[in-house]
Formats: sequence, C-alpha cells, structure tokens
Amino acid sequence: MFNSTVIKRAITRSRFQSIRLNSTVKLTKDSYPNVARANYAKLTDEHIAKFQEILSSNQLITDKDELLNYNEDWMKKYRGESQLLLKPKTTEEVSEIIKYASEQNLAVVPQGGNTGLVGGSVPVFDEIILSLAGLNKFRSFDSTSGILKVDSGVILENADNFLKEQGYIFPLDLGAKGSCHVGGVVATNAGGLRLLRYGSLHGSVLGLEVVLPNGEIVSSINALRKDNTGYDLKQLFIGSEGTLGVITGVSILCPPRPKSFNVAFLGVESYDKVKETFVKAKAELGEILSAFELMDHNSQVLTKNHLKTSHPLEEEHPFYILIETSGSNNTHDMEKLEAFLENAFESETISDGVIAQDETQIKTLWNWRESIPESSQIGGGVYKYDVSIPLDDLYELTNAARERLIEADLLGEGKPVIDAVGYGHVGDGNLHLNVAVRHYDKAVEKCLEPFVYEWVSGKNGSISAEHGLGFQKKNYIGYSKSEAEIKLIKQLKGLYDPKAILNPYKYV
Ligand SMILES: O=C(O)CC[C@@H](O)C(=O)O
Ligand SMILES: [Zn+2]
Repeated sequence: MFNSTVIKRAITRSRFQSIRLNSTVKLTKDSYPNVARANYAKLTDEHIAKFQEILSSNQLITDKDELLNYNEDWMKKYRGESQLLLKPKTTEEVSEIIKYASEQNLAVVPQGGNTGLVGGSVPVFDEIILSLAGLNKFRSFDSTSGILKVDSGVILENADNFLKEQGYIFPLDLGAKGSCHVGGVVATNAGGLRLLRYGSLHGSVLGLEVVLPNGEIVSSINALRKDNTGYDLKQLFIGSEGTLGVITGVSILCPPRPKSFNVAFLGVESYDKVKETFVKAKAELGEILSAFELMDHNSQVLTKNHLKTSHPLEEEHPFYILIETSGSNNTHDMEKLEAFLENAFESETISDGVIAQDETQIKTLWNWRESIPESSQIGGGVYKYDVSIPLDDLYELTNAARERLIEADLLGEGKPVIDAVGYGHVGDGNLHLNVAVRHYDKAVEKCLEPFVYEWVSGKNGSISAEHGLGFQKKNYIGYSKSEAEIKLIKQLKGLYDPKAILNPYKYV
C-alpha cells in the first residue's frame, strides 16, 4: 500500500555514493566564444563626472572588489571587467544615464539580481553595469482585479510575500526567488516551477515601463486585461534579455492564492512511466495539478551530497517525480491526490512515494528539487543546457550527453566531469541538463557544444526553454530560429538600438 501518512526518514545507511573532488574551478576566458571588443567609447573621468551629476555618490561604484560581484555571474563562469557600476533609484535616473551613454557611445549591461544562467547579465568587456536593485518600490495593488504594479528591481519573493497578505500569489515561482528581480524575470521570460498552472509571463504581464536605448521612457504600464489597439509592443521586451530596452516598471495580473497546497514525492522505474504518470495526473487531478517535476537518480545523488540529509524515499529509483496540487479545499485536494496515487501505485506506474503532511515537509520535499542547481555546482563548475523537447524524447538527451562524455573519456573519477544529470519541468516539456565539472574545460565544452544544440534541433526542440540565450548561446540561435527570423530580430535590434549600446556581445 502507498504510505501517505508520514514522510519516511528511515535511511540509516545510504547507498547514494559520495563524490570525490580533486580540484577547484578556475575561471578562464578560454571558454568564451571568440569575440572582440567592439568600437565603444572607453570610460573616462569626464564620463564619471557626468554620472556623478545624475546620481549621488553612493549610487556609483568604481571599487574593484565591490565590482567583482556584479562583474561575475552566479556560476562563476563568466566575468567581465567593468570599471563602473551605476545604481539608479528612479526611472528618470535610468533615462538620464542611458541618454548620456547613448550620446557618448558607451556600452551598458542592465543587471537585475544577477541570477541568470547563460552569462546574459554580466559584462563581457568593460560595459557599464546598470543595476536595477535601487528601483525597488511597490507602486500599487488593486485588490479587486489582482493587478500589481512594481518597480523592476523588487525582489520576486518580496513581491510574493506582499501578495500573500492580500490573498494573492505571484504567477511565477523559482528557486532564485530570494535574489532575482521582477524586472529580471520579465526580461528573461523566466518559466519557473508553476508555469503548468499559471502560464508564461507573456500572458500575465499586462504592461511595462521601459527606457529605450536613446533614453526615452515608454510606458504601457496599464492595468488592462484587454487592449487590441495595434501591436502589443511590450511582448517584445519580455524575454529580450536587456537588448532592446531597460525595464523599469512592471504591471502583472496575479491570481488568488490557493488555500491548500499538497506535495508528493514519488519513485518511478522508467521514463515511460514518468510520462504515464503525467498523463494520469492531468486526467485525475485536473485543475488542482500545479507542478509536475522530474528528477533523475543522479541528480539526487548530487543533491544528497550537497544537503547531507536523508532522502525522502528509502529505496533508490531511476527517476523521481514531485507533484504539487493547489486548490481551495484541503480535504478535497488530499482525497484526490491520495486516490490518484493509490491508482498509480496499484497499476505499478509508480513504485514508491510519500506525501508531505505539513508546510515544513512540503518545503523539505521541494528542497530536494530546488537544490539540484546548487548541488550541480559541487565541483565548482557546471555546464547547463535548458531545452524544450517534445515529451517522448525529453529525458533521452541526458543519456546521449552522458554516453558522449564517457566515450570521450571525460566523465568519472579523476576526469573533468563528475556527472551529467537531467531534471526539469516535465509539465512544460522543459529539461535541464546539468553537467557538473571539477573545472571548466575546453574539451568538455567541445564535446557538448554544438552536439546538444544539434540534438535538440533534430527533435524540433528549442535550445532555450527558459534561461535565454545570453552569452553562452550567442552563436547558436540558428539551431532554433530560421534565417528569416534571425534577420527580423537583427532588424528590430537595429530599430530599437541603432548604436547597439544595450547588452552587447550577447545573442543579437
Ligand atoms: O540550473 C538549472 O539548470 C535550472 C535552474 C532552474 O531553471 C530550475 O528549474 O531549477
Ligand atoms: Zn527551470
């Protein structure tokens, strides 16, 4: 029988192996695609003096050590050499900065919480870093419609905590919620853990305030659900990765906060059974299904090494699934979830599982999923691939990558690669392939790129499901977009940013 009463914590002797590390990662520019600094102006004292007129002294940073956190990305994979960080507090300040940068031909990289995973939010050379962290005011909340208007630098978790008090929820949730900004998630069109329930930001963002590359402020920050007056220009900025304008304000439609959340963590014997469970979950849980996350065995090995606590399931399995339901009546939701799991267990679709009994256990179970990215950094470095693939072949890429790394003698004890793990948002057809490494290594990168992109393209997938292209995939857009589409993208960039001062060296 399926045990739904407690989270089992009976693991005394873990069979999850521990991982031996033998070196730390050193950041080198060798792994960068071949790019040369473009013909932007070099920063001078005169430029700095002008920025000092726009901002007060504590909003302008030139100290090398302080700049490091902004020059380098979270994975410590990409590092620029900016000599200036600007921290405006208002849209007008952003506008003045950008206007002057444009006049002077100075390149600028907009930066939110710097939690991006494709090197999109850090400079490549000496671009000025424009942090939006100082734009952190809540503008308004309409409790009748659920429409929230905030500055772009508001931290996602703060926005959600605010909404919680009003009985609403932010329609996006992700592991980096404690640091990422609302504007950043919009600029990258982040997907997160509940896209299955709330859809993409292209649907929930109602309006944006944006500073264009010439400094002009364009505001469509309205509170209208319907507006069919010509082109919906805001859509272009959603997912543009800071290449068309700087988002300074966001208006977003927030749904009522569910009153009951339940989470089950399941063990499954094959990827075919994962798919079968997904079909059944959609049919039997219906509207209360809010997340369906896949984790492979090796991802849990890394996570166990990182968390150093007992795994929720006693037995090991090739795959694990986290299912979340959310609704308005806990008795109803729990009965439905238990009935679904009972059926899945009887028909041997799933082999094992636990249901969280309270909020702490819900957090514990989510932690085994949300900690995978951090756990993949165990050796200090990680190659990440974030792809959309039709569900039939979704997991297969992980095996293909692992086999290729083994054939090339790059994976194993004493080799650069610790392991290749696959996990992700099955409900959205989105796989995360993380290749954990002991050090960044040209041979590993050559083994995986463009192999992964070719493989995905061969399955009619997308080489970026949610993290964007950034710097990592700057040369690979052709695997997901046609020549005609790329031409249009370049034309749009030329129209919005003729001097190409915003976030250069990235995908466009
Ligand atoms: O780090 C990754 O590869 C995935 C990060 C994030 O999109 C997630 O789903 O946890
Ligand atoms: Zn994800």
